[in-house]
Amino acid sequence: RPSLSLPPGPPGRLPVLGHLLQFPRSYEWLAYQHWSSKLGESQVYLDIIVGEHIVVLNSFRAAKDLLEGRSALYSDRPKLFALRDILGMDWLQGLMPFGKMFHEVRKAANKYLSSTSIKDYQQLQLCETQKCLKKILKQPEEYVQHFRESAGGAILGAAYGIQLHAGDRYIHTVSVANAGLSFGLSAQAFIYDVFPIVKWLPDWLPGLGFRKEAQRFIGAIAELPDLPLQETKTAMENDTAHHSIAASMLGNKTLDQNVIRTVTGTMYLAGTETTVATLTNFILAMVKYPEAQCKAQAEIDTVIGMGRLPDFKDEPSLPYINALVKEVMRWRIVTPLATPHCLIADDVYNGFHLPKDSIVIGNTFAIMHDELLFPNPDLFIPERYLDPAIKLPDVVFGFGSRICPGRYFSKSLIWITIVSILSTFTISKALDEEGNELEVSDKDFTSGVVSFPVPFQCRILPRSKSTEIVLENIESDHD
Ligand code: HEM
Repeated sequence: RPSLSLPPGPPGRLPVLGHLLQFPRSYEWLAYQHWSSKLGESQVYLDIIVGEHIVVLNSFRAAKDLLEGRSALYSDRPKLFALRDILGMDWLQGLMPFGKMFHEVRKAANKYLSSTSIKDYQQLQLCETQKCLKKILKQPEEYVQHFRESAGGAILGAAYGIQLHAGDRYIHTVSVANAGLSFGLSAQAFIYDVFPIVKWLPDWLPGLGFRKEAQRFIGAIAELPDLPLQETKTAMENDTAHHSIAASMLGNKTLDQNVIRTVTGTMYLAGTETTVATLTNFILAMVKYPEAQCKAQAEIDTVIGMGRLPDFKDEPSLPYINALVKEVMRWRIVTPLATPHCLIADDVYNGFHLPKDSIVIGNTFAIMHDELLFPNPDLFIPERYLDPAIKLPDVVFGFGSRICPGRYFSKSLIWITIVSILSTFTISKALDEEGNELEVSDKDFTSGVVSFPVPFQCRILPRSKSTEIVLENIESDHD
């Protein structure tokens, strides 16, 4: 095996520093995609200082063969000292090493978030969505905040049976903790894994301000898995608890408390911002592609009509909407690098040696923007999902044993939000003071674990007087 070469990497590797100077500080997925096409190889290899190996898989074939086909070898997570030990995120399921505790957690998450179990929470998703419609009617320019409250409400409701109210501390906590997650995965944090000696050096040394800056996030990260869980426990003691995943798990005496804390806390952290970013991308797509919006609304008008709001039972009759939702998730994938995996033992693939302990990244952006699979990948074309005979790859939710266990919950929430908005509102470009349409860019995105479009303006107006009446009528139901 040592005689086999490593996969190719970008030029300019230095003897001791390796590819440290080439290591992208932001928008890594674009750099990896670029190198892969330049090198003519789907796997790109980087080594950063001796001993830190990174292998990026940029094609569906390689990701499927390794992260799924050899899942038992490729499902560990990297050390990520800064995140686990400094920021205190060791309780997060997504960071857990591939061991006994992980298997217990994963089994429980798969059970309580299965396609069947999540049906218990679809009524809650519907209520949160309809509350969101009402808020959009009143304050359309605040749509991102409304999405944050409805996604947070649906997730906190399902995870803990907690009813979220506007301005609640929980919404702030999850935003700060998510910012902490991105900070803990930044190049500044990576230094602790690359140079373990840094752990023992004083913080005042230049470039070592990480611990100090981390203080901003530590409180939110610490309270996130415990505060809402305690609220459920208290409600159970007082006999006032609603049906929820936490309540069901607490009722199962065979489950370890740490498993319950991890499953529910991770749902809350992993589910909120990803959902908000996806729904924001949907609004952007509708501003940029009015013809897709017209087709979707024509389908809703034929199948559902204007007299009522959509429901989950409409899903099988709405093929264009279903294709549009898939295209929203592909077009501007919100987790462009999924979450890094880690290789448990030396391996060989396509004639290359892949070293043990390599960080293995599935470049979900590059895969879902592969021109051969998705022609004109930067364009929003729901029709590519309309032919049931063509099975397109789907890696939006990651890979193998670490695939997102929240995908059924998430798809259901995103679907009902998108179809409900399309049935009641028309989304278009904002106007300036003279009434001219303001152009919006669909090329500007934030970097980080979850990628958002940069804030943009738009107009969201009720489709007709009769839809306004439908919205007014639902007003009292969900307050
Ligand atoms: C648009 C919404 C979402 C997207 C795009 C998304 C995407 C992902 C991705 C790419 C991963 C990493 C997979 C890998 O390592 O290969 C992941 C992990 C995870 N997600 Fe999601 N997710 C979303 C929503 C949710 C929701 C709503 C929940 C919970 C209800 C959730 C719970 C989790 C958990 C627990 C993990 C860690 C899995 C593990 O390491 O075993 N996610 N998600």
